[in-house]
Amino acid sequence: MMLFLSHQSEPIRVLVTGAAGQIAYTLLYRIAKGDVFGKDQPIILILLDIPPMLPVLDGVVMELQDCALPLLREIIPTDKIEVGFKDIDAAILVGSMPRKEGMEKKDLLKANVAIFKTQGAALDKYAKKTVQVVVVGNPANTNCLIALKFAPSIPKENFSCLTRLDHNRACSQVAMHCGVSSDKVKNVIIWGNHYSTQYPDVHHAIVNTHGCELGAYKAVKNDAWLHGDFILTVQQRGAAVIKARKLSSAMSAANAVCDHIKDIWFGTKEGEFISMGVYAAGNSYGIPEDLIYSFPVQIKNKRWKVVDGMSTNDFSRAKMNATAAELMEERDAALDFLT
Ligand SMILES: NC(=O)c1ccc[n+]([C@@H]2O[C@H](COP(=O)([O-])OP(=O)(O)OC[C@H]3O[C@@H](n4cnc5c(N)ncnc54)[C@H](O)[C@@H]3O)[C@@H](O)[C@H]2O)c1
Ligand SMILES: O=C(O)CC[C@H](O)C(=O)O
Repeated sequence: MMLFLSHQSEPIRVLVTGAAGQIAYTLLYRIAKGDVFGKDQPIILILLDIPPMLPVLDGVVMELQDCALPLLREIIPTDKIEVGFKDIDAAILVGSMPRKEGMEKKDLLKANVAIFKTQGAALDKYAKKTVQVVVVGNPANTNCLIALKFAPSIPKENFSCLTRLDHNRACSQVAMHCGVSSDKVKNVIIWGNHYSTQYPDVHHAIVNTHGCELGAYKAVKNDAWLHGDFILTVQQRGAAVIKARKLSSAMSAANAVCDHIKDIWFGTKEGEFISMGVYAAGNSYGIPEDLIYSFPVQIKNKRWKVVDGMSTNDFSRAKMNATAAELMEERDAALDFLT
């Protein structure tokens, strides 16, 4: 349905899957309001969900209309893949089952991986070849790898998965520990999986305290915490939120999706890097190549580059390898499920 006419630049087509779900509820508003693709970029929002959720999607459409957002040119609710993926510029793949308390990771993999095979094939067939694909649905790294494998005509560099939530969690934990605001912490790294073997690493992070830039270890002054509870807290934060809310994180996840895509669209700040799950081929850290692995990346002109040359000690190497091993296991299990 058409909303407004204007003389700004051409609208871009943005697909959000799982559009009737809880992450999308926050995310769609942020996108439509201009927080992600810019305040001058008109948007056509395509909302894909499964047939039983169409009545809920109607409600989401009504609410988006009622926000009266000038950048939002058209809203297309659909349960049809060929409509959802047609000529899209960005695909934000959220739609999948979230883990509930007591549910094993393997159950989630089995439930969700087939969705990403279908959607990879749909990207290949219907999307623009320049489409940027961001996978949020869990297990995000492996789902992203599967989507990439089933979309051979789209460059592998156009695929990424969300580890920005973990990155933001790490920044925030360090900031709270140092008594500074979270924007004073930069260059933390999440290595590997979005799941609990991920390695939040602050060996190269910088904290700005009272106008003075210090390495995180110097600023925190508590190596035992940085090697222990800090890592555990970030690794297990998703599970802690599920335990407390009885629902998977949504507000913080949507916020992280916005940060992630905004950095793809507009680039990372000079001298800073962020974490995202990307195809590991050609990495300089000895991580097996056929994985979507979270690295420190810098982005320019919508192209990410893994930041090379970060020194890694034995402590870090062991954790980087452990999370790679988990990802290889997940990949092999996913491929088994699909055959
Ligand atoms: N990577 C991250 O940092 C991160 C953080 C939080 C949550 N997540 C994951 O995001 C996913 C969504 O979470 P949520 O809380 O929004 O879940 P939700 O259950 O509230 O919403 C999921 C939506 O996806 C829809 N869906 C299911 N199959 C679909 C398909 N084939 N096509 C389109 N839509 C489909 C469902 O009908 C539902 O509306 C989960 O897998 C969750 O674990 C990832
Ligand atoms: O299922 C989980 O444990 C993680 C849920 C979500 O991805 C998060 O990080 O909040």
